[in-house]
Formats: sequence, structure tokens, C-alpha cells
Amino acid sequence: IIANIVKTFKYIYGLRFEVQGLENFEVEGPCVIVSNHQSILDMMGLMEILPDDCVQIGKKELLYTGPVGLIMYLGGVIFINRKSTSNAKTVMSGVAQTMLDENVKVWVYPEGTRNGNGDLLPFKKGAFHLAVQAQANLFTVLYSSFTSFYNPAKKLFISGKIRVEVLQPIETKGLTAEDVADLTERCYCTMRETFFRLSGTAREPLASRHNGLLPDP
Ligand SMILES: CCCCCCCCCCCCCC(=O)SCCNC(=O)CCNC(=O)[C@H](O)C(C)(C)COP(=O)(O)OP(=O)(O)OC[C@H]1O[C@@H](n2cnc3c(N)ncnc32)[C@H](O)[C@@H]1OP(=O)(O)O
Ligand SMILES: CCCCCCCC/C=C\CCCCCCCC(=O)OC[C@@H](O)COP(=O)(O)O
Repeated sequence: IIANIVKTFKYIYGLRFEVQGLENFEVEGPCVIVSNHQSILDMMGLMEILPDDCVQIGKKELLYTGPVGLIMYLGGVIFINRKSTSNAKTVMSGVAQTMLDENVKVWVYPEGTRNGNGDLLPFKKGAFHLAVQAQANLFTVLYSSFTSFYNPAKKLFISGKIRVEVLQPIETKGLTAEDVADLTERCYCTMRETFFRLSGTAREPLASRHNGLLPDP
């Protein structure tokens, strides 16, 4: 019900979604889906391709937003306290078991916060631990940059096109906690490249950005 309502918002805002690779989602069983997170507009992009039986990880503060919090609660959103790593990790380890028991998919924004600066923030590792703990497939989804049509700082919000790509699933069978850092890094590199390709922007050298040698755009 929520997805169908939110999917109509694109007509009001003049947004078009061009989705590629949706067939990659046609794999049975629990999985973890990670995607980039630029703004609240992502809720439209999320609902546009949301598979059945998929819940999202959200920050706890969203639970206290009145009717929206209630709808999210009823929709099965898993709330975590980002201010407490141990609390977040405890919740997440319970999620791995629930995923397997109830055959659900979990959508995580590995940047951990909204980021509209035309690049990806370094990834948090929770989603990747979750995929490895559940030994479930890991899907990556990218939404092209919104900066050309949506920029709150410049008071810009016009109609525009969002290119979406669902990449091939990554298997985590046989991986252990020791492989999580490597898995995270691999996904980050692939997702960043895909993000720039979809957005039509030039790729900046990764090492320099990571070392803090380049200023933020
Ligand atoms: C109208 C109504 C419409 C309604 C719409 C409904 C749709 C709603 C959509 C909702 C949209 C909502 C959108 C939103 O709200 S987005 C905001 C909320 N979502 C997230 O933050 C998700 C992404 N975050 C993470 O995954 C973080 O990692 C967490 C939160 C889990 C911890 O973050 P934190 O910053 O505290 O710590 P850290 O990541 O530096 O990690 C620290 C260390 O812990 C290790 N570690 C981490 N995890 C695990 C684990 N599970 N098992 C074992 N170990 C684990 C990790 O390797 C590292 O160790 P080392 O490797 O450095 O040694
Ligand atoms: C300005 C245009 C607004 C258009 C809105 C169109 C889409 C609205 C769809 C549903 C409305 C309710 C959805 C509530 C979910 C909020 C998700 C969200 O984006 O939370 C922020 C969180 O991830 C990260 O928080 P921070 O960036 O760390 O703080």
C-alpha cells in the first residue's frame, strides 16, 4: 500500500525513473540490498523497485515522527540506534536470524546517512556483516546523482530523470567475518564507479579522496 502511494509522487514532482537490471532481483530467498542515499527523494526510488518481503534499516529517530513513524513501524522497518554501536550490532545480529527464519530481504543504506554531494561516503560495515552472517546474496543498487535537478542549498528543485541500476548479486556463501572488510571495499569501488557512470560525472581518484587530499566538491 505504501509503495503504491509513494510511487505516484513522481508525477507531482516531475521525476522519471529509468531502471536497469531489475531482473537481477528475481532470485528466491533472503538477501541484503545496499544502495546509495542522497535525500528523502530516495523513498520514491526505493518504492519504485522494492521487492516483495523487503524491510529497511532506519535510524531510531524516525520512529518518533508521528504518523510516518507509525507507518514505518507497521511496514516492518528495523530501527537502530546509530549513537550506540553495541546496540546497533545487537539489533543487526538478530536480523540475520529473522531474515533466514522468515525469508525476508533487508535494505540498508551503507553510507549510514543522507549525502547529496555527488559522491559516496565511506561505507559502514553493518550491511556486509549482515549478508555474511546470513550467508545471503548481496545486491547493490545505484541511483544517479540528483544534483542537476535537486539542490536544497541552491533552492533548486525542478523535474528530472533518475537512472537506477540493480547490479548482479554477490554470493557470500563461505565468507566469514574476516572477509567483511574486503567485501565492503569491493562493493564500494564497484558502486562508486557505477554511480559516476549513471550520473555522467568524472571519476575522481579514490585513494586521494580517502587520504583527505581532495577537498569535498
Ligand atoms: C509515508 C510514509 C512512508 C514510509 C516509508 C517507509 C520506508 C522507510 C525507509 C527507511 C529509510 C531509513 C534510512 C535511514 O534511516 S539511514 C540511517 C540508518 N541506517 C544505517 O545507519 C545503516 C548503515 N549503518 C551500519 O550498517 C553501521 O555499521 C551500524 C549502524 C550497524 C554501526 O555503525 P557504527 O557507526 O556505530 O559503527 P561502524 O559501522 O563503524 O562499526 C564499528 C565496528 O563494528 C563492526 N560491526 C558493525 N556491524 C557489525 C555486525 N553486525 N556484526 C559484527 N560486527 C559489526 C564493524 O566492522 C566495525 O569494526 P571494524 O571493522 O572497524 O573492526
Ligand atoms: C523536498 C521534497 C520532499 C519529497 C518527498 C517525497 C517522498 C516522500 C516519501 C515518504 C515520506 C516519508 C518517508 C520518511 C522516511 C525518511 C527517510 C530518510 O531519508 O531518513 C533520513 C535518514 O535516512 C538519514 O538521516 P540523516 O541524513 O542522518 O539525518
